[in-house]
Amino acid sequence: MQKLVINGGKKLSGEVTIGGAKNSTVALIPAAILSDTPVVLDSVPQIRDVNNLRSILLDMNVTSEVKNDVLKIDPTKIHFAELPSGKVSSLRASYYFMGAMLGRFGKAVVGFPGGDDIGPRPIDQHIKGFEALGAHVENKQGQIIITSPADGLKGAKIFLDMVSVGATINVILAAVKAKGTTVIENAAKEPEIIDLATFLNNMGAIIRGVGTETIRIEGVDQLRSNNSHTIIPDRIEAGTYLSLAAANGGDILINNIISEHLDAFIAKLDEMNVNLEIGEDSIYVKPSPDIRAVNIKTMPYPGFATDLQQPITPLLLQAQGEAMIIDTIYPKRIKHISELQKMGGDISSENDLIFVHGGSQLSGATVSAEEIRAGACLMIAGLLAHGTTVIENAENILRGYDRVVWKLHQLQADVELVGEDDLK
Ligand SMILES: CC(=O)N[C@H]1[C@@H](OP(=O)(O)OP(=O)(O)OC[C@H]2O[C@@H](n3ccc(=O)[nH]c3=O)[C@H](O)[C@@H]2O)O[C@H](CO)[C@@H](O)[C@@H]1O
Ligand SMILES: C=C(OP(=O)(O)O)C(=O)O
Repeated sequence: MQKLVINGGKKLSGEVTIGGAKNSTVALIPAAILSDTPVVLDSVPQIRDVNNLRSILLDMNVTSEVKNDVLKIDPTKIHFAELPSGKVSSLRASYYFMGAMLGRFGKAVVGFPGGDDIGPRPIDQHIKGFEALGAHVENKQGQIIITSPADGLKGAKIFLDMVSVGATINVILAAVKAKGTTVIENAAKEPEIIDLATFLNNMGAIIRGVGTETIRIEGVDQLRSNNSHTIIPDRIEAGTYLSLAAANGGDILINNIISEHLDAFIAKLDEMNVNLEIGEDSIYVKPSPDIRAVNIKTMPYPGFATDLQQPITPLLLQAQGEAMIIDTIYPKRIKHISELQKMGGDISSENDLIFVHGGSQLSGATVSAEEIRAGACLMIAGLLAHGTTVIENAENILRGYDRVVWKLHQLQADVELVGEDDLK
């Protein structure tokens, strides 16, 4: 187990640069197998999810090499492989191999995906989408076996029952080489979906309407990559550092931000009285002595992101007044609460509502990062707390936070990663 040891309570200052978006990258890597030529991605974050996806690619004889933040993927010698549980269960996004393999081979055998334990995460809408395109889907003891008809997948109209990032992306991946037109209604609008469509369109795909609730895809026979694709900045990593900077009260400049992707989050920071100077692609967080509590309701994009409700919590613990949080996407995303209580945080939950009472002084404790954003929340809390905080299961933070220890050192934080990496 890896542990993040934090000696907190220090004023931080300096600059931090945000990496490429985890949730784009983990879709772009599976999407690369749809290409008939090698693919180059840049601004790739150094995170565990990328390592795990590269290892899954190797099972299909798809080689990849990484240098700094450039990842080259060569799918030209790809062969079909079943992807049973194991590696696949190490992350959520392995489910994108369902759509991508279906597009490439007309067949996919993929174990049930893993990812963060944030309450039930069904994939019925993904399956409904594959079936609408004509595929046969079978669940054999946790293995999802998906087969195209002999004459291939055919475009169809799919109305998603709920707005789902994963289902929208998986249907795009399966439909991009299907025959005819696919229309996804009630599609998710996240910037990472636009990033994926940009990548595929640059390789010859015809995907229109991304960023709106109706996406149209005209199937094509071939995808070929001609240029490298630069991944958009991670808006969740940016929100995490914004929350840290505002709560810590130092002088912190955060670079490589598309602030429009954070509109709902920044609106809440404004409401809280956080002092921000928003530049073209950076945000400077100035000391903000008078933070007020606000209520938060998470919603699909462009609403307040569920992935930021835990990272903003330590800031709410510093505010004056009481805040209420409703996570409409993942109401059971509360694994941070018991741990914050160990640190003296006045926070509780009842009937899927989270209550945060501001003004408590946090103190260091041994806590556990049960999932990525709970871990990010505890990391910020540890940096604010007096004394030493030990965050166990820090691997969950490393799943999605690019070179986090190095970045915190850039801000003069006293943090250290200890222990063996034994989580796959
Ligand atoms: C790798 C990735 O991009 N992960 C993100 C993605 O996860 P993920 O794509 O798994 O999340 P979805 O957008 O699909 O989930 C939204 C809601 O729909 C429900 N649902 C989803 C699919 C389905 O077939 N059936 C169903 O009921 C989910 O349980 C959830 O309540 O979006 C989430 C919501 O913004 C983020 O927290 C995750 O960081
Ligand atoms: C829930 C998340 O990730 P995943 O979907 O990969 O589990 C997240 O990034 O907050």
